[in-house]
Amino acid sequence: MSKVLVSDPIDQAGIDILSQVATVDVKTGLKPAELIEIIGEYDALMIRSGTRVTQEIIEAGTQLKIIGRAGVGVDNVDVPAATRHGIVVVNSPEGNTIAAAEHAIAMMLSLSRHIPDANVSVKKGEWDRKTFVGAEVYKKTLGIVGLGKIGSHVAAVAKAMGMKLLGYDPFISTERAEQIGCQLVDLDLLIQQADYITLHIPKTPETAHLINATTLAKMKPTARIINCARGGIIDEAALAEAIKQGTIAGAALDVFESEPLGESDLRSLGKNVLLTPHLGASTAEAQVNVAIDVAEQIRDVLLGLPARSAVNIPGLSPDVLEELKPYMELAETLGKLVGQLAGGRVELLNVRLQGELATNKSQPLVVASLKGLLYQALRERVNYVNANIEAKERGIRVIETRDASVRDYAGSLRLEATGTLGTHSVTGALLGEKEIHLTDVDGFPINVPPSKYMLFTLHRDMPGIIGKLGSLLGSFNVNIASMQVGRKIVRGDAVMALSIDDPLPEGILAEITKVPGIRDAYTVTL
Ligand SMILES: NC(=O)c1ccc[n+]([C@@H]2O[C@H](COP(=O)([O-])OP(=O)(O)OC[C@H]3O[C@@H](n4cnc5c(N)ncnc54)[C@H](O)[C@@H]3O)[C@@H](O)[C@H]2O)c1
Ligand SMILES: O=C(O)CC[C@@H](O)C(=O)O
Repeated sequence: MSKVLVSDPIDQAGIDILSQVATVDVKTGLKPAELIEIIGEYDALMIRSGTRVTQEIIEAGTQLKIIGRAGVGVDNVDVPAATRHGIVVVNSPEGNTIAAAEHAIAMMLSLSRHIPDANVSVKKGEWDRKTFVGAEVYKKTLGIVGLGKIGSHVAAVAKAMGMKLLGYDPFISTERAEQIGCQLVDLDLLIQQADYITLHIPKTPETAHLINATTLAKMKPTARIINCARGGIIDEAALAEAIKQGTIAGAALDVFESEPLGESDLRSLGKNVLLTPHLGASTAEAQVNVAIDVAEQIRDVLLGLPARSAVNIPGLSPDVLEELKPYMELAETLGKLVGQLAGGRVELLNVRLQGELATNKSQPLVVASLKGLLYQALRERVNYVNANIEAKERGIRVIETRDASVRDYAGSLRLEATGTLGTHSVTGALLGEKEIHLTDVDGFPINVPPSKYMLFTLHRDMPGIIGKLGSLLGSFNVNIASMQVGRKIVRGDAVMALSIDDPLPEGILAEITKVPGIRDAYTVTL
């Protein structure tokens, strides 16, 4: 019989499901060393946010087949390490949506009406009605950062309370925002105009310290900010200072840069700061939902069936997967590339399956392309199972075409993305069995393997331009690993593809487009 370790408190409904197929041990509060010592005995590990599943734990889990996160965020699991070890990581993308949205609303109202401090005061025997005069949310502007599942529900509730809604989410369409009842604006405008700001985005390198001393300084002195998403999206030291100085009126935080929250200035800021210990998902209903959702997936995987919300392994049959694997990687890489070339909001993705890929069997490549395209927005939360639905929710239309007559390579894939900033296309193929090559960018033929950091320019093919770009990059200490120019006619338009060793420093793209002859420059991370 399989063995499952449950290392955080999980609702009994989940334990009952696991017990149908496995021996279940519930051992909560284990120290990392204790977990490392015992994890080797188990086939599955079920956690909430309390257990940090590091590479060391994964390496010690020599029998592990699946890690189940009873919740949304998998940022406490080293997903790349799990993938490398062939361990499926599953989550519950929707089980606690309502709980988290309601917690954000509760935080906003509690902060406005000083309910927590007023309660403590009455319980101490006081009757102080002056200190706790509050503010109404009716007719106030709520700025929602992130209009995904939780942000959309917050919008619906806030609208019913008579609030005006502004939304910032570079990855959803204007139509989707209209459906939610939000006016889509840029972050700066939202920050300047909102009376309340609520965050519902993942923590990624782009969103780390999105709210910092500079953004806080632009907010209204009466503004209040709520974070029930992830710690580290707000710079906590800058926030504490902004509240002390009266730059903004208050903050309500459920999540922190480091949890449990240690020494912090935020603790001493009185009734204008509310702090809860990561309670967003802590409702009886959400805990039942996520426990059942994840336990069912663990049970299925232990029985050899696919998981429905795997964040790292496609839910495809092993045979098809084996055959398509190198092309799936190609599709994902091209999706990431074309999404970044097209810029923020993509509205249409045209996927053309060419040569031997022009068959029905290649359909998963469309999903893999979408997964790559959505990676910027969703990181490891987009997977082969949810990529289609996530694209639909963002208003991205997908057109799939097949052209068996294209025979430059055995099989090749062309993606064309149209967004609010224009249209871009990329084509790629495999050299040998599995070496990915980019064979065309925006209609210009090239032949380069993709690398982690790349720079593309659209320029006029003329003497000296390569040298000038090389010197400019050199002056910013950017090391070029390889470079290739693609052109259709001599001294016409051309594309340059450069692999660079490190990410491009801030501000350099603008300098590149000042080089005479260079019309556009794009930097991508693959
Ligand atoms: N406090 C809790 O207990 C609790 C409970 C559940 C979820 N969460 C957290 O809440 C957050 C939102 O969860 P969700 O289920 O709504 O996720 P979701 O994927 O449905 O929505 C996230 C949205 O953020 C957008 N986004 C991504 N990067 C962005 C950026 N740089 N700027 C603006 N928008 C960006 C995406 O386009 C997407 O629409 C996650 O961080 C999740 O981990 C916290
Ligand atoms: O497990 C919890 O209580 C928190 C879950 C929440 O942060 C999530 O991302 O789903």
